[in-house]
Amino acid sequence: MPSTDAPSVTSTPSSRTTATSPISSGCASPELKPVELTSVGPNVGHVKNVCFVGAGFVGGPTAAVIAYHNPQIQVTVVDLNEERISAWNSSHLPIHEDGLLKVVRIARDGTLDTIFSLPGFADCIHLKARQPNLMFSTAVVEAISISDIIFICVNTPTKTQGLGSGAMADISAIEGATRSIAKHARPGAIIVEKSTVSCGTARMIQEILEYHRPETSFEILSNPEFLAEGTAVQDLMHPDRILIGSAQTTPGLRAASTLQEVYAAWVPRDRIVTVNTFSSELSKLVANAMLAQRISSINSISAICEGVGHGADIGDVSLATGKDKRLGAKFLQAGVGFGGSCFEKDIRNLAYLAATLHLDVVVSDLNGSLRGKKISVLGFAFKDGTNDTRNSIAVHIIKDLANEMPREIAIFDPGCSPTQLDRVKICGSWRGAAQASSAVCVLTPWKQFRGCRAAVLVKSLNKEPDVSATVFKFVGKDLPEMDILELETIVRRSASESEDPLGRLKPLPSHLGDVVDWAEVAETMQEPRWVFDGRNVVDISELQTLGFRVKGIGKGF
Ligand SMILES: NC(=O)C1=CN([C@@H]2O[C@H](COP(=O)(O)OP(=O)(O)OC[C@H]3O[C@@H](n4cnc5c(N)ncnc54)[C@H](O)[C@@H]3O)[C@@H](O)[C@H]2O)C=CC1
Ligand SMILES: O=C(O)[C@H]1O[C@H](OP(=O)(O)OP(=O)(O)OC[C@H]2O[C@@H](n3ccc(=O)[nH]c3=O)[C@H](O)[C@@H]2O)[C@H](O)[C@@H](O)[C@@H]1O
Repeated sequence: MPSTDAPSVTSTPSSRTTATSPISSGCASPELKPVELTSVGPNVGHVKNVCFVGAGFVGGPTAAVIAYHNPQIQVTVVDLNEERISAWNSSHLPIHEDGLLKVVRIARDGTLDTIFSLPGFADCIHLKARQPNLMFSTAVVEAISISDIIFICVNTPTKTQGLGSGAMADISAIEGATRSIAKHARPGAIIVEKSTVSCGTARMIQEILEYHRPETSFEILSNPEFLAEGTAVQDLMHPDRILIGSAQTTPGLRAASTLQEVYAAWVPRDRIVTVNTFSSELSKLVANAMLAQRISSINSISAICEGVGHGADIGDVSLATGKDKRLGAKFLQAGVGFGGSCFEKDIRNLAYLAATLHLDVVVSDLNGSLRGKKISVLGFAFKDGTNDTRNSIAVHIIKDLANEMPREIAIFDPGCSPTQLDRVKICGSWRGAAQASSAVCVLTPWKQFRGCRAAVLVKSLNKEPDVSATVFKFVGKDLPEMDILELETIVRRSASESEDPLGRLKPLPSHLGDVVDWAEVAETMQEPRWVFDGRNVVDISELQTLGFRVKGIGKGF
């Protein structure tokens, strides 16, 4: 079983204790790092009271770890369930997680002033006593009313009746908790949605708050939890990431900074990811869906192993597949299926969200018809750097576009040679493709499609690579290609992602090196000048400035 980082307080036979001494100011985490918060407001550093609504699998352990690492903050966990709360106040916690009791005991009960010596060391080590800073209670209203940050950690099971039954998350417990918060939270309190919810729930919380407290504005943050049961303390102590979603306004960013500071007591700064509220809510569902997808995939492979008879072993297949760093070894353990309280409900929730959004292809942006219009397609190969068009997604999309009977579809790909097809013209340059078209679809992520501004940036970086003393050893020698590769790697670190950081390559034939000049494209295109960027290649704001309407993939704004 994994161990935790909770420090030992009575570690040697020679230890002795006193029961006095003020609260210890330092925290014992080995990962404690100073964090420079790019603060956007004055709130940072003023968190005194925090409360967790919901003392379940998430609320209890998360509150305990936050309290453990932030001895200066009073953390109260409240629940309507008296039995659960009294268990949290006992030595038989309601949740069994490795290392949890120790963390709870340190934060809930405090520690003794301890002095001890280690064999071979002359000096004694003094661990100052810690005052309790973790409380479990049923006094929901009292805890809410004094808190600077309120975490909502209540249950969100799948609905079993009515609209969305069997798919949609039942957020009645969130609504109940929010109503209590709306009535009793102090002005300025930050509300944190930790429960797993569907996209837009933070907005609903906001609306409930506005209804009950129209005169007060509250910031709502999304801060989903990624711990797994069985390794909860380990996961909380060493999270892969802490995700904080906020409104992208000054008060929203300030609230995110405040919460960031709480986690920064033990989580390295580069693991705290801040995004907007919707992205955060959606990321949680997506993470669970992807993990479950891996298990489903490996489970179906295990059926193949059984089918092919002697010799194929799913354990070997998992091991060999997981060695690929792009895939990784985790969540490739085949079995009879996944269980637990989360995967199924969160996948259903995500599927429900997708179904209710009616995600259709966007011919609608050209008034629902392509008749009489010219459509440009930049990219035909299945990926950049190749002329391979086998099963290229562009082929399918162009077929769909052709069914809409446009006047012409003009395709340009720097890797493919020009040919003429029925109503589809393969052009030798981006200029010919874009001329007089109503919309440009970018379907292959060639660097040339990024536009001149990006190309200029790469070139200027190439001119001044930061080649310091490390390259001295290469000077004055006839270098073999392996050394040149090494040199390129060193230089590339300071020269962005250029394929030719040393500038060794002879220029490519002009059509391959020709970078799309979007300003020129804007002049030659027709209204409404749509750019559908299917590869997130272009600089959206640059193109918008040039008068294009731009849609990227997966950008909900
Ligand atoms: N269990 C897990 O491993 C993980 C769960 N999550 C998510 O976290 C959320 C909570 O999950 P669990 O902790 O497992 O649920 P849980 O059912 O163990 O705990 C929820 C607690 O909230 C309490 N509660 C409900 N309404 C309340 C109210 N108005 N005031 C005070 N207390 C109230 C309930 O009495 C219950 O004790 C869910 O959205 C879940 O999807 C996220 C990551 C991991
Ligand atoms: O949102 C949640 O509630 C949590 O859901 C899962 O955590 P959990 O369900 O507690 O436990 P897992 O370790 O993910 O196991 C879930 C199920 O998948 C199965 N599993 C897991 C891994 C694997 O390789 N194979 C496999 O069959 C397990 O046996 C179990 O039945 C996720 O792992 C957490 O990151 C997430 O926070």
